[in-house]
Amino acid sequence: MGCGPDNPHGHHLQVRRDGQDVVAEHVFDERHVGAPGIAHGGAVATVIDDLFGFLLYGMGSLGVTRSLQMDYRAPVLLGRNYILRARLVERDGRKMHTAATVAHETNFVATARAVFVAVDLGHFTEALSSADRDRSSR
Ligand SMILES: CCCCCCCC(=O)SCCNC(=O)CCNC(=O)[C@H](O)C(C)(C)COP(=O)(O)OP(=O)(O)OC[C@H]1O[C@@H](n2cnc3c(N)ncnc32)[C@H](O)[C@@H]1OP(=O)(O)O
Repeated sequence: MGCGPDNPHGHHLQVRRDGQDVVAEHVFDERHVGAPGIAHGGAVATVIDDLFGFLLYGMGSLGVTRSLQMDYRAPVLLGRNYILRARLVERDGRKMHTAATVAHETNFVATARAVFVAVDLGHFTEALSSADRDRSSR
């Protein structure tokens, strides 16, 4: 949904490192519409969540979102270029506290905070096995 190339409904986010931060440019389009002309808040949260995922890759950590708090300060408009930036605020054992901004020029239209929890590979392989079992029992 966030960055993979194969999902036609995905955001195809392309992320680069900038020092300790990760940064992406993004334009929301009609697939992400909420109110007319405005990106759906869930679509904005999706790209921020994914951006945090890239931050964790850069740290060499496997982690998942435990909590994501969005603050929508102004409408995020379709067709407009936004700069998304994320950083690690603090690591506290398994918990990684992260923060992000969505900006157009010098205006911050949204900010976010999240708590990611480090997991091992089993978190993903067990979920995949359960989903496979559910599919084959249908
Ligand atoms: C390929 C591209 C991928 C991009 C991915 C983008 C990110 C995603 O979408 S991830 C998918 C969405 N997230 C999930 O599916 C996660 C589902 N949740 C889980 O599996 C579990 O709750 C999991 C693994 C996060 C934590 O489970 P568990 O190990 O039992 O955690 P638990 O002990 O309750 O909490 C862990 C720590 O977080 C703390 N914590 C829990 N909730 C919060 C919170 N809201 N705020 C702050 N701290 C919190 C707990 O106090 C605990 O702290 P400590 O270790 O100091 O005691």
